[in-house]
Amino acid sequence: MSLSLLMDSSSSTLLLRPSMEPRDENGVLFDSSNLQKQAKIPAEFIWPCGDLVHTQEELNEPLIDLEGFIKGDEEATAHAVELVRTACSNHGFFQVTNHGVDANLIHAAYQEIDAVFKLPLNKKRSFQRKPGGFSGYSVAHADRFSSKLPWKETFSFGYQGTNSDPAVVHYFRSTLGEEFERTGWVYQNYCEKMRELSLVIFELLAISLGVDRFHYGKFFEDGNSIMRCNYYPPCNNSCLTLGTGPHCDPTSLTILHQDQVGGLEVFINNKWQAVRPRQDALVINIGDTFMALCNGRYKSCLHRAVVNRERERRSLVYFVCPKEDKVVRPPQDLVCREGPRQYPDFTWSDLLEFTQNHYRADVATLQSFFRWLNPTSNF
Ligand SMILES: C=C1C[C@]23C[C@H]1CC[C@H]2[C@]1(C)CCC[C@@](C)(C(=O)O)[C@H]1[C@@H]3C(=O)O
Ligand SMILES: O=C(O)CCC(=O)C(=O)O
Ligand SMILES: [Fe+2]
Repeated sequence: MSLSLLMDSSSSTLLLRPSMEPRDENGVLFDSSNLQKQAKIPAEFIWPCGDLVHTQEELNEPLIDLEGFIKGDEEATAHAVELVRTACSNHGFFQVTNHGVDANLIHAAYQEIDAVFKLPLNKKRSFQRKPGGFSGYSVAHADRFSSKLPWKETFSFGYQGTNSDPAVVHYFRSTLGEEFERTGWVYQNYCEKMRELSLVIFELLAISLGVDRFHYGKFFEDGNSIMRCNYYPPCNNSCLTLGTGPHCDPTSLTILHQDQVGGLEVFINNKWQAVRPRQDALVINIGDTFMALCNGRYKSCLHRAVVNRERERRSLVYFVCPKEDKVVRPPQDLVCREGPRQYPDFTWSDLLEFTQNHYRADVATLQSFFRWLNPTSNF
């Protein structure tokens, strides 16, 4: 196997060799449609046994109806706040319904991105992720890692929030071609809805933490978030590989929609538990950066995505991130009440740089990041 890649499997250190490209044993660039046809998957996709433990259990995360809170109903707000507080103190995962994102928009987002993943490999390679960047197409992250490759294709791009300039539309037009203008508009609208929803969730989080209800909304208002579309092909050896390996999101807040196939699992109480797919719900989880912003009160929890033999799976993931150079630190009143500080100050730009160039996000991203940032500090 002459995969020309890139990750030292003994540690999580990336060995980036940007000029090299992912190839199979015939020297052909990785093409997931070919991989699907093979009886045996290449060794680079095989994960250690410990990561492959199968589960039948379902997570009993709360399903929070946002309608009453959005309308300003006091009783509904108190109920939603309580559910958020309990879920986030324990594991950081919950689902929301009546979230204000139109089901037709979610449907359109899947349809439009299917067309992107179905493009010929050569075309997809023309908008492949550039070394060190996060936007663009990636197949198995094979340009970044040499082992434990994820069984997925991804397409990611940034979203900077409300300005009159539809930057997502420009991104699609300029990277994929004019014929993808409509796809660009669907994702422009999708991201705008995600941004609006993130403000609702930040308000709930703030109330539940007893800080000014607009504190986090203000912190993230000029943020640069990341939209990622995941396509997980069926896999003949699905019990040997993973679609997305075990990790905590290094980002702040994740808003995820998974299709009806299912595959998202969370590690809670020492076991993997499946998050049941619900067409009408969005999965919300706390990321490492928000955990730092609330001084560790709320948890960023280990999760993964499994694949299966029969069915392709898709998920749409919106990662809320602050503006790059903003200092990530918890509000003073929270620290005064519940101190001491659990984490040092940092910027999202440093953590993003760490995860894109030096470290493959996993369960220990934050601790490893602090050591990298300041080797002498004992945080
Ligand atoms: C900042 C990010 C890095 C990853 C994309 C976003 C948020 C989640 C991270 C990721 C999904 C965690 C698992 C490993 C990873 C490499 C992946 O499988 O995609 C991570 C993303 C990445 O570095 O591209
Ligand atoms: O596809 C999924 O369900 C999970 C993906 C995920 O955890 C991620 O992209 O960070
Ligand atoms: Fe994740």
